[in-house]
Amino acid sequence: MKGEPVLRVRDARRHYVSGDSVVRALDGVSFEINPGEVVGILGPSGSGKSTLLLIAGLLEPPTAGEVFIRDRCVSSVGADLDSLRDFRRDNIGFVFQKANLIPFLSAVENVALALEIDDVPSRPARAYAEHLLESVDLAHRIDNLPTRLSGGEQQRVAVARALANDPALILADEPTAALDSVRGRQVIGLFRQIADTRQAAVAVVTHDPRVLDLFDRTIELRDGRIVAEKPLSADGNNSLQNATAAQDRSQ
Ligand SMILES: Nc1ncnc2c1ncn2[C@@H]1O[C@H](COP(=O)(O)OP(=O)(O)OP(=O)(O)O)[C@@H](O)[C@H]1O
Repeated sequence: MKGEPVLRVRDARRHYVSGDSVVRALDGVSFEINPGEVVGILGPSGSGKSTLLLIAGLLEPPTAGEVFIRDRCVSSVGADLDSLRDFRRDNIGFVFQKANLIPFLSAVENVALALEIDDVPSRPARAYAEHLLESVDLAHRIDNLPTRLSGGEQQRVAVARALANDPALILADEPTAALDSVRGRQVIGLFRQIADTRQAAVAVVTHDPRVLDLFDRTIELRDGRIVAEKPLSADGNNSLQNATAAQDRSQ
């Protein structure tokens, strides 16, 4: 089911001045993500993927262009992003390469904290945090400290934490980079499930060829521009997977 786009980025540019030169980290990028879609953002190192997530996540303003969330223009040149802190917390969930859990809090306390920061009283916060951890198959680990969880389990706690405020948009920067193939696919599978059940829009920056078949679409960046945008082909593959397979065969 498709509705209004959750995220719409229009002609976004982000230029950094460094001495006499200008780095065009993003150089005119436009795309949309619809409810229920999981989109992979690909591209070589330095192509602008993380910059795009920072701009879409309202953590940096663009040098030019606009970001719309559910048809509201929320960021453009010179936007006061500090004033969007509550909007960001209510609408966007972030997941990074490292889970960044608070080490002295248990899994359930880490997730509940995200709700308590939003003024949910501690008892219902804990109950909902338990529910979220159950939904990522961690019911048996809720009282464990992060050091007693595997890397994949920690990342699933981070996903549960990102879901705490029921965000319409989830942005993930290389969430599977530190995981083995099975756990990496589980994490993207979880995004897939969240997109299906909550109609969330999900963007995942990745270099990981093992998870590409789980995306509805991929956007490939190079030098700050979109150079390819692909739905998956009928055989479930896309060109990067094919290229990786060809490389594997030649070794
Ligand atoms: N704060 C900054 N100041 C100056 N240049 C920056 C800044 N942030 C990013 N850049 C430059 O912008 C370009 C895009 O960087 P970005 O981190 O978005 O790339 P990326 O595709 O995420 O790379 P990687 O895959 O290595 O993480 C790079 O040339 C980078 O050096």
